[in-house]
Amino acid sequence: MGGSMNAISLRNLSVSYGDTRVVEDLSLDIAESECFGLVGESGSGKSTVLGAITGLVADWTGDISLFGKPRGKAIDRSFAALCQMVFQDPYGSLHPRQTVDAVLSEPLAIHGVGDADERVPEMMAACGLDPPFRFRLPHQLSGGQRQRVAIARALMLKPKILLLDEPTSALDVSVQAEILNLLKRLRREQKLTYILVTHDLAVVSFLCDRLAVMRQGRILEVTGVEALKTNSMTHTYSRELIARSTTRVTA
Ligand SMILES: Nc1ncnc2c1ncn2[C@@H]1O[C@H](COP(=O)(O)OP(=O)(O)OP(=O)(O)O)[C@@H](O)[C@H]1O
Repeated sequence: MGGSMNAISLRNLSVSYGDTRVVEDLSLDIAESECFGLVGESGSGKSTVLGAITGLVADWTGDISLFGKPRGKAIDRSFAALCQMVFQDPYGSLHPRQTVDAVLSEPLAIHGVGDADERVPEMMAACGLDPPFRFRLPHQLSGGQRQRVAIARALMLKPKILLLDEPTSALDVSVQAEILNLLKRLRREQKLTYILVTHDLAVVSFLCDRLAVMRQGRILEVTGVEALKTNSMTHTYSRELIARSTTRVTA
């Protein structure tokens, strides 16, 4: 790998809420253009890792570097332009009185990027939203369309990294596949690096190159996605996690 730069590098990351440490001495390198899955049972600290990277969770120690640049405690604008997050519930993350146009224009206005008239339709098209949706409100959209809007919003500043926290878990099964295909295509077209947090191992199998199994705030093992597909992970705990997964992992 000599010379190639990691998109995301975490070194000895520990994160606490008050007196409770929930992520413990975690180190991880994620290559540019890689899709990396974080799996583990509820409460193992997956979302907290994403929160520390994006600055939603403030109390962390260690080192968080993006493309070789260590991030300070405060999130600055250049960081926001580089790394964005997509959440599970697009309804909760969209303002009920903001049209799609307003939602997508906002990041441009905040960052002083002036070409909204061009960029909004362009990103809507890239995310599979037809032009008439531009002036609709969130409640006038389906769940899948809302998640497309949330993904388009995250991409407005042309970030290089997308952190995806259960991006399809709130959606109907029939819509999940559409959004997964969209994420796969966008990753290729926009050369994005993903960290994907999910309970759904079939999603990891579909999208990810590698994954880490987390347990009680630590990484138990990191493997290629083949080990997930062939159920040949090293630790018994990981194999049991796969066995308990409600959805079937298909190759
Ligand atoms: N804002 C918070 N304040 C206090 N404790 C929190 C907060 N958010 C999460 N925790 C605790 O931190 C631990 C890790 O939570 P986290 O959400 O990161 O786990 P997770 O693996 O993402 O779980 P899930 O799959 O259920 O989302 C849990 O014990 C949780 O209760």
